[in-house]
Amino acid sequence: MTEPTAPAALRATRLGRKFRGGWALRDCDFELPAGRVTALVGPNGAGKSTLFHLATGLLRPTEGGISVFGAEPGTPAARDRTAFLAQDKPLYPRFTVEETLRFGRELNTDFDQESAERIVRAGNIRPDVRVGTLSPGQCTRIALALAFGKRPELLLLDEPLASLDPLVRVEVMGLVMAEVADRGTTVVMSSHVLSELESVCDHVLLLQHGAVRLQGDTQQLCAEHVRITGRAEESAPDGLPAALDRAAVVESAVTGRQARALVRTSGSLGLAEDRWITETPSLEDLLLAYLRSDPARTPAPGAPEAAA
Ligand SMILES: Nc1ncnc2c1ncn2[C@@H]1O[C@H](COP(=O)(O)OP(=O)(O)OP(=O)(O)O)[C@@H](O)[C@H]1O
Repeated sequence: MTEPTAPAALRATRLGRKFRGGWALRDCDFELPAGRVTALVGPNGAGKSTLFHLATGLLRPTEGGISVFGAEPGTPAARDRTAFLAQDKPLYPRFTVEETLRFGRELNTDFDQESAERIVRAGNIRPDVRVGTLSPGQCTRIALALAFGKRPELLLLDEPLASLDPLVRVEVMGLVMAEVADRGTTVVMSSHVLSELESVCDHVLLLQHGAVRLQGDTQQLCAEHVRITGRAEESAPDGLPAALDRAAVVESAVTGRQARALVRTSGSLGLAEDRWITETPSLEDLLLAYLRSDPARTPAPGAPEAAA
């Protein structure tokens, strides 16, 4: 029996945003499923923060559109269901921690004061200290407490792990997982720490140069790719076997006498098993391969596997 399709938490159609310097996002089509944890990844300047700002109504699209559970970002229908942890964590420095949480409660009728206080207490932050005296990591904790306290259906986290020490990063990931498990919250989280995303994210949206490079269920995407390693073919400039001539090679490299490649495939590549090792890539390996490769030379997922 096929499962009913969950409604999209975020849906973008031909989404574009232009600044004075040019397009930050252009022609973006994607659907982020509800109840899942999506990793939003891409190099610096790829358009991740711009996307968050469009999803929260802080920016308006120049072209196309984006919706939150079917509603226009920034409208009460979308705003009430969304919490956003921005990269620069805009908090009032003169407020104490206690006053900051009270402010959150006053702005949100269903504010979960207990959860917010628990997150603050776990960081050993005194309620009477001014926010302006806290470290960047401690400010992240306060901003997270406000975001979680809102009990949103959609939690947008722009680089929540930046500035956190390793133990707190693990704790934050645990908080996100608990929120998803307990309340079915949809989470979209951007991060450059690819190794830490694999255990929490089950969906991915990879942006590059303002365009969607890769999107989908993480397990499915990994299963649709193969990492091959073997002795480089001397007769081939790229070191790869002739069997891959018409395959969708995402990236390849020759180091000494060894050749490695990441290939998108839906079936067997027909490689000699005694010469080539084939493995399913990890999410980190997959994402790094796409980030390193040239989008213009890599077939888009969904395109025919081999050039005609
Ligand atoms: N307010 C703005 N005015 C002008 N240009 C902007 C503005 N905001 C973003 N940009 C440009 O849009 C592009 C995308 O920026 P954005 O901050 O969305 O990238 P990002 O993927 O979040 O990067 P990072 O990983 O460094 O945070 C960049 O070229 C940036 O300079």
